[in-house]
Amino acid sequence: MKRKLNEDDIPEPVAGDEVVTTQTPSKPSFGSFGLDARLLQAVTREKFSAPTPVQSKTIPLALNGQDVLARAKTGSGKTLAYLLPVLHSILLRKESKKSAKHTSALILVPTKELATQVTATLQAFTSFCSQAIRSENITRAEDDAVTKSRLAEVPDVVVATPSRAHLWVNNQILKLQELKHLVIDEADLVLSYGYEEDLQSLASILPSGVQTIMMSATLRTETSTLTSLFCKSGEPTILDLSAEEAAEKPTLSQYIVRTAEEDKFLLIYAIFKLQLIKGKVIVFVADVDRCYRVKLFLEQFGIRACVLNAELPVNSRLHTVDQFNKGLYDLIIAADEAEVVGEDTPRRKKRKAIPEEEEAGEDNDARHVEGGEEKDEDQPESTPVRAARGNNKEFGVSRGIDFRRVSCVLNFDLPTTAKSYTHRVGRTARGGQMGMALSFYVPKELYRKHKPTTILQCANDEAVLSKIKTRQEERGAKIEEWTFDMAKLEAFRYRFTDALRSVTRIAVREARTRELKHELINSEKLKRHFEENPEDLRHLRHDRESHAVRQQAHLRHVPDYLLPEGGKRAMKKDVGFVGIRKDEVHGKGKKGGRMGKGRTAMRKGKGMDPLKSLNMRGRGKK
Ligand SMILES: Nc1ncnc2c1ncn2[C@@H]1O[C@H](COP(=O)(O)OP(=O)(O)OP(=O)(O)O)[C@@H](O)[C@H]1O
Repeated sequence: MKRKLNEDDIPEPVAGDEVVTTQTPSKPSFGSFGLDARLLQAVTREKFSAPTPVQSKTIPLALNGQDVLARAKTGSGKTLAYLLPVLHSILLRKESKKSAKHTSALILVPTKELATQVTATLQAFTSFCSQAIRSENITRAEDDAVTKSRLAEVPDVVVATPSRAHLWVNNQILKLQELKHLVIDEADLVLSYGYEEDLQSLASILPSGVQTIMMSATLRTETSTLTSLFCKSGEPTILDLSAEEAAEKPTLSQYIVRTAEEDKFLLIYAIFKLQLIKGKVIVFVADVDRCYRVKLFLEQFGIRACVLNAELPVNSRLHTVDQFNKGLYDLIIAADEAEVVGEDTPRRKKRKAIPEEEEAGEDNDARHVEGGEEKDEDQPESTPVRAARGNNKEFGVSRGIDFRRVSCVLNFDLPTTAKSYTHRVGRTARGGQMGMALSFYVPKELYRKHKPTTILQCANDEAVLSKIKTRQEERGAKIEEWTFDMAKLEAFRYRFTDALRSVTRIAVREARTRELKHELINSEKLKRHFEENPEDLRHLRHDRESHAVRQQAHLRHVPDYLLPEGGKRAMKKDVGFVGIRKDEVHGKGKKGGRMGKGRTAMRKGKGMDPLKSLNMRGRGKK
């Protein structure tokens, strides 16, 4: 076995391991792997002309039966890197012997969203061999009797979270005696979600000789735990794609803005109302309340958004992501606190409050909360831990979800770890497309200066940011300051203050309750009705206005007298144009054509300038 270790945090090779060089002389093609023709047909239909680096490295090793542990950047095509060899091996076995039906591959993922996505990819790539390979997702929100009957059919591939897999193995409905492949996607998160007990139980019943493939963009110290649990036949081949990735032309531009707490709202208002960023945007916020605060604030300016958070029913969440990917919405406000907090697990309950210095910015799995459960009258209004409690632990939007053609990830609230940042910004610039990440951070001296908008999470923004910068530099990426002349926005301040004042705590609570109620009804409807009438799904929207605050018609309109001389055009130029230059990023220069053709360019899967392409459908038109 060969291996190359580039990063100091990956375990040292043990004697007997060979080293795989991750530098390839020539680029392989999908055809060169010797994959089953039916799989190649699906690859051709998807118009994937060449394998990505992680696919080029993983597929041959996995076809060779080796255990593989791969770390490659977000959006680099890891799903296919493990699916294609696993599917090929199943097809090969089926051809050679007509044995009894059995489940031969188990794919473990941390969230229901990811399970749905992986299953969809599986189905797309087995569409030319659907008679030969059956797959089932057992994380669906359905009656146990339905899952049981689906498992009774003995699918070849089962997609599950560890807890669901464990449950059905325990019930002796899911039988893994003949398992040949185990895949753990987002492997580090699967561990940090507190699934260890499930994983240990699963590991103990796996037959010998199971091939294990583990993937993540941020595998670090978890590798040894996972390896000792699942790679019983010896050390896996560890693939680290960092060298190739650093040498690639960057597709993600990263910017930060230093801002006061309340000015985040002024900035986001300007960004959307003046269309400083165009295209589809995901705004990440600290917690569920914050989702509704930002939504209600933007709504007053006629800017509509969907929300995604752990308390919404899974059917609605999946539907929102699906519609967003189909281009029905341009703006999602997401809270991904479950990514790092999740439910209280036994392991977490044992955790003590962590000293600030120790926790800030580290890739720990618990979110920093000043003083833990401290109760203080002057306390900022919500803490992520409280907000997440009782939420669905199998939720996550920043991990693995293939949001399509996202122009920009806007970290309205900076995440609390460098790892979380990596995954959040990884929702853009996927599959070779261009993207931008813009992050607001609150410096110490501006923290807790505006009570209505303050949140605990920002206490350590600077420390976290410094960690984020280090991690990004390690990957050869750079984060630049976004030079934004706040003075130019002063004319807007009174309107934004007015709007912000209307978003009271009661309004937020009301909007949250109302949305939850609405989405629960939606979810039930979705479950019962839409299975039979899939067409009707198109009419169900998730970006309704919540009407939890008094609507002020005048706020929706930006009068010209508020704009600097030259109107919006000047605003974009003078105030805060994010400098993604076509010639640099797209390598096209003027010959590349007008970016106004963004939709077409994107449909063709080409790079795009988030600031210049796409119209602002559904977003704050005057
Ligand atoms: N060879 C390829 N050529 C072009 N596009 C590809 C190729 N392989 C995968 N893709 C596309 O790239 C996108 C990202 O793929 P995928 O979701 O597998 O990434 P990932 O590495 O698992 O990301 P994450 O770390 O965020 O989970 C998908 O839309 C997928 O269809």
